[in-house]
Amino acid sequence: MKILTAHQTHALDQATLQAQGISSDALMERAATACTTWLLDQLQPAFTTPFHIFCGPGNNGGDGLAIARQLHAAGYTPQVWLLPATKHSPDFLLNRQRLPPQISCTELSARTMPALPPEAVALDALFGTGLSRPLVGLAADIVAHLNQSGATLLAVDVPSGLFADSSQPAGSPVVQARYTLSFELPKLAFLLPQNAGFVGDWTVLPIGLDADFIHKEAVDNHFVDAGFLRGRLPQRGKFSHKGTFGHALLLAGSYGKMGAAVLAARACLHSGIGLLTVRVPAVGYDILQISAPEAMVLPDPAREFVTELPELKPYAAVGMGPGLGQEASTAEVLRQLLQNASGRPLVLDADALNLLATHRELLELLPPNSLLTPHPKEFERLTGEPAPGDYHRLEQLRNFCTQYRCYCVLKGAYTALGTPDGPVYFNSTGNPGMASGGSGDVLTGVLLALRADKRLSPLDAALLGIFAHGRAGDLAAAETGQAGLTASDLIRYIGPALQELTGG
Ligand SMILES: NC(=O)C1=CN([C@@H]2O[C@H](COP(=O)(O)OP(=O)(O)OC[C@H]3O[C@@H](n4cnc5c(N)ncnc54)[C@H](OP(=O)(O)O)[C@@H]3O)[C@@H](O)[C@H]2O)[C@H](O)CC1
Ligand SMILES: [K+]
Repeated sequence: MKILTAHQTHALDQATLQAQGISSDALMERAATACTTWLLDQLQPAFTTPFHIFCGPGNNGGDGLAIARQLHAAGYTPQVWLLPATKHSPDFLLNRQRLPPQISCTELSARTMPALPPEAVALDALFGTGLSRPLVGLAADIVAHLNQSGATLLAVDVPSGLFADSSQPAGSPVVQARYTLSFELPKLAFLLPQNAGFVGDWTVLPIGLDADFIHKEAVDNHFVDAGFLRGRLPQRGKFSHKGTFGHALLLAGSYGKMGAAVLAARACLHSGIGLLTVRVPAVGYDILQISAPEAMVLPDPAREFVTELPELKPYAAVGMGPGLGQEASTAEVLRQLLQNASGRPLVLDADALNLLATHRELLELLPPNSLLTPHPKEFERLTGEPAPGDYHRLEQLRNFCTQYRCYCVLKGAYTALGTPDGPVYFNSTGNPGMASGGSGDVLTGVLLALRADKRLSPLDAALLGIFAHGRAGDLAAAETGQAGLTASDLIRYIGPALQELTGG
């Protein structure tokens, strides 16, 4: 799915009206119907549920008025609260007129803040994508009142006060919604950790906006759901053999951190690799042979760290990083790898990234299309400067990837993949149970296998791997619970997760 800016969303609105020959109030009616249907289906409210609908002066408020009318028609008794304003949108005024007289409709003032019982459902239709500045005065007071009320808060389109696609001054008032019901496509703001407390559980409701416009519009950000990737992993041909899927080399592990090497190796083996050779320090030889018998092991001459790069000729792709440690001799191995990769796809993680950050001249040697998988702290070390906020970090990601012509997986709740040409892809799978040791090592193994598969483009390999890794976490958590989820559980579900994406 594409992620549009607020500006592009308004253009999409207009394109839809033109293409479908409908009036703007008809489109508003669709949006309201989608919200009302969701409310009744998902919350299954009793007829006695006190619905309080807070409406601003624009079309977001218009949506709220239409929802109030629809709830009334369905047998509920919503109460409407209007934010005083000097100008209103035409469709707000039309829906104000259409409001049945039986619905209580009160203009808010500092003296008429409604009492909201805890069982109340409050709809926030104050401001949506038309927000042009931070909220102050009465609007800010209402937001504070809603946030401390204890009522179930449901934001229409965007939690009021939140800018859909740009940062806002720290501490500016924003509704803290339990649910956000947005239209057609997600907003960028929903995907950034700093906004999690405002957006709550968000859902995108289709309202039939013009598909042609969406298809043609160029965007900076994408949201990757199952529909986006289904069928992109080609089936394995009947006559394919282990050579077809590539022979990967993994450099991983050090004394005390062999588990990382085992997890990455096993994940790689479960992700379709044809052959896998693992370079580990000598101390890891038995460990790897026993815990990953499908892999070949090339022990390093040194006992505790990887100090020598094997001959690269046999390998289709190389992964380096999990559990390696940061010895000077290991940094030298990284330098040789970068210099001798000769077009082989590289997947760099963990200590390989830390070594890049401490030996910054190595960054200049990164071969194009390398795939890096930092968590936010490792990414900060790579860029060499902290990010004051999520939007800033996103721009750093874009700049880093265009500068070094690389792919970079910034791991988090909505893992973001930066690409050499600039667009960023946000992943939709995964859960907080995966925020535990070894989860990143598993991702490295999965990505290594997919980068070794010559049938896949670098972009598809990265997107499929990230998505399948998260999906494996979701499948595993259904069995183990989030707290009980371990990296080893993830590995068991990588196969089924990849199978869901296989087709063609
Ligand atoms: N395609 C869709 O997704 C559809 C969306 N719909 C809904 O429409 C809104 C967007 O409506 P819009 O009228 O453009 O914008 P808002 O309702 O968010 O608000 C605009 C008015 O609010 C004023 N404003 C803006 N910021 C502030 C502020 N900080 N304090 C006070 N007033 C503010 C603004 O005034 P300006 O001075 O900035 O001009 C406007 O008066 C979208 O979110 C959906 O809910 C459609 O219903 C269907 C299709
Ligand atoms: K809103």
